[in-house]
This record gives sequence, structure tokens and C-alpha cells, in this order.
Amino acid sequence: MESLMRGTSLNSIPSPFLNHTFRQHDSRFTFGFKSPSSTLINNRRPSPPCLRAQQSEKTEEFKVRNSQDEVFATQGIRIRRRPPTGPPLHYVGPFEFRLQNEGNTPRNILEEIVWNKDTEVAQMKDKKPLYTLKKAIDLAPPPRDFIAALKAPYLRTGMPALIAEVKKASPSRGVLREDFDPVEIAKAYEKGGAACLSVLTDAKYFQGSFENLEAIRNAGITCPLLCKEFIVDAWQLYYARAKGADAVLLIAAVLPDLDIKYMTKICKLIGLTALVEVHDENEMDRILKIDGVQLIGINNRNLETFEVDISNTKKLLEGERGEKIRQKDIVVVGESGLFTPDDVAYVQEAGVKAILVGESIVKQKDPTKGIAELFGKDISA
Ligand SMILES: O=P(O)(O)OC[C@@H](O)[C@@H](O)c1c[nH]c2ccccc12
Repeated sequence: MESLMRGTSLNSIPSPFLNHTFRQHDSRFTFGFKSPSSTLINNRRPSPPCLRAQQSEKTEEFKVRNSQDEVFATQGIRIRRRPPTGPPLHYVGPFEFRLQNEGNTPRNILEEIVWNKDTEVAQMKDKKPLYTLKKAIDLAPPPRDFIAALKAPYLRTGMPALIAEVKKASPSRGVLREDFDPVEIAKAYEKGGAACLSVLTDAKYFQGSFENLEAIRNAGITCPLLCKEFIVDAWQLYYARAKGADAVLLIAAVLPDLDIKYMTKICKLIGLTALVEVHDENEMDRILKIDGVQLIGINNRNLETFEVDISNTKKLLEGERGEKIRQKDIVVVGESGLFTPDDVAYVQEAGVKAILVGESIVKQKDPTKGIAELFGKDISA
């Protein structure tokens, strides 16, 4: 299974956004990175009836996708979940004309990742259908309480609890650590006082894996584990739980409200905690209207542009939003771009009870010391 995650077909999708260090090429993919062109196709023969039937199926698919796009647009979601199929053929006299897909190039890195993930998940689902995962989750180690693990150190120390990220690489930063031993890093984080760990499982863009998640889970680590994945399908929730995850990330920039509602319910059902990630006011307002969300992450990095600005955490917690969050007793996590004790103090002041940190601690020779440096003191006691 893991070889599939890192298999040739997926690793080889050419990407204009991906850091050169782990980029390969393959022409088998349906969505390419050709310069968007509007090509008029002119077939000289009229279509036989079977072709026309296929085309009307395509028309239906096109309509469904269009209406999905409309739902996304009304919620302010810019990310398209799949490459557009393009308009169906138009008949003009004895000729068939159609405009070739103009929009089948991802508009940004997040869109590219999501399109890849969709293909990847479809392949994985074929190999491991849901009913096999349902059996597997009964055998998985019982889930740990992610939110309780965050609240305890915050109540004890008054400092934000740390979710320390096991992260080898990212599309914006390239490889963060060459000598990457996920289990050693996880142990060092735990020793340094991390409350929970986040483990990147995306292979193509972050050089992570589910093997890492499983290995950390089986290495005697007691911190609850967040599976850091791009969830586009409920099947992935079951897969994450089967691999030992205690929590998963749901990205509001990718998932419409209905998916968030449905997925948070499934999470509850199978014992996973959902960390719902927002990046702007619109996403925050959408998520605050959804019942049952207990944990919200504010990402200081815009996943479409890679811009990092830690004042984003403050901005989204000001005024009525902050009030509503307190009323609902939601735990907020400040995510990304935190490097110094001043940064930690800044987001704490803004109202977060936990922080999610990768780069600044994973890059340190000794990540245990990296944590003490980040907080300006030893938080392990
Ligand atoms: O390495 P940083 O800047 O400390 O960031 C960690 C974490 O917040 C970041 O990896 C992250 C936040 N949300 C994500 C969604 C997908 C992938 C990665 C992320």
C-alpha cells in the first residue's frame, strides 16, 4: 500500500509548483501542465449513436461538476476539487466542434495537491475497499484523546500546548532535514515536552508516509498523533484510523460545509478528533456555524501562495469571532511560521491554547533542544 502512495505514477506527476529536489515527469496523466490553450477540434465525420451516448454522459458529468463548482463558489472556496472535464462536443452541421479544456491546469499548489490526492485515493480505494478498513479499525490501537492532551499542559503551565510536526520536506521549503529518522524525531519531541505529534503522510509533496505514522505509533510514543493529510474523501478517515491516527486535519479551503459536517460526524463515530483548519475570515465564519467542531487550527501560511503571516492568528480571533469561540469552548491551534519565544507569546496573547510547529524544531540537530529554544525554556517538566 505504501509503495502505492510513493509509487511511480503519483510521484511522477509533473508539477510547476513543486520544489525541484523531488520532481519527476510522466505523461500518463490526464491533466497536464500544457500552456492553457483554446483548441478547436474539428472532426470531419458525424458521430455514431454510441459516441453520442457517451457524449451525453459526459454532458451530465459536466453538469454535475458545474453544480459542485457553484456550491464551492457560494461558500467562497476557490479550490476546484478535480480538473474540469471541459465542455461537451457541440455539433455544427456535419462537423463536431469543441473547445478543449481551458481550465485543466491547477491554479495553485493547493489545487494541484488536491487533484493529485483525488487520483491517489481513487487508486487506493480500489486496493483497499471501505469494508476492509472497517474491519481494520476494529484491530487498530484504541484512539487517544487529542483535545485532552492539549488542554492538560495548557492548564498546568498557562503556555500553549505543542503539537510538534514530523515533517521532512514541504513544497515551499524543500527538504528541511536530510538525516530524517521519523521515530527518532518523534521520541525527541516527546522528550522535549510535546503534547501531541503531527505526522505528514503525503508522499509526493511532503515526503511523508503512512509507514512513518505507523512506525511512530508502534515505537511506544504516548502522545496522540495527528495524521497530516489532504483529506478529500471520507475513505481517508478510515484509512488514517486503521494506521493508528488519533486525529485528522480537515482543510476548510478544500472542503465545503457539507463535507466538513459529514466528515466530523464520521470522525466522532470512529474515535478520531477533527482539527479543522481555516486561513481567513470567511473560512472561520463558515466553520463557526458548524455544530460539533471542537478544535480549529488557524494556518498562518496561505496554502495557495505560501505567504506566512503570524498576525493572521490574531486577526481571526479578534472581536465577535473570539467571543463565539470562547462560548463554544473551542480549542484554537496557531499553525505555521512560529520560530521564537516572541512568536509563541504573540499567538498566545491572541488567544490560542495550542501551537502546531514543524520547520523551526525539525531543523534543529537535537529537536528536544529545539523545543526549549522555541519556548525560551524547558517545557518538559
Ligand atoms: O513548518 P511550520 O511553518 O512550522 O508549519 C507547520 C504546519 O503548520 C504546516 O506544516 C501545515 C499547516 N497546515 C498544513 C496543511 C497541510 C500541510 C502542512 C500544513
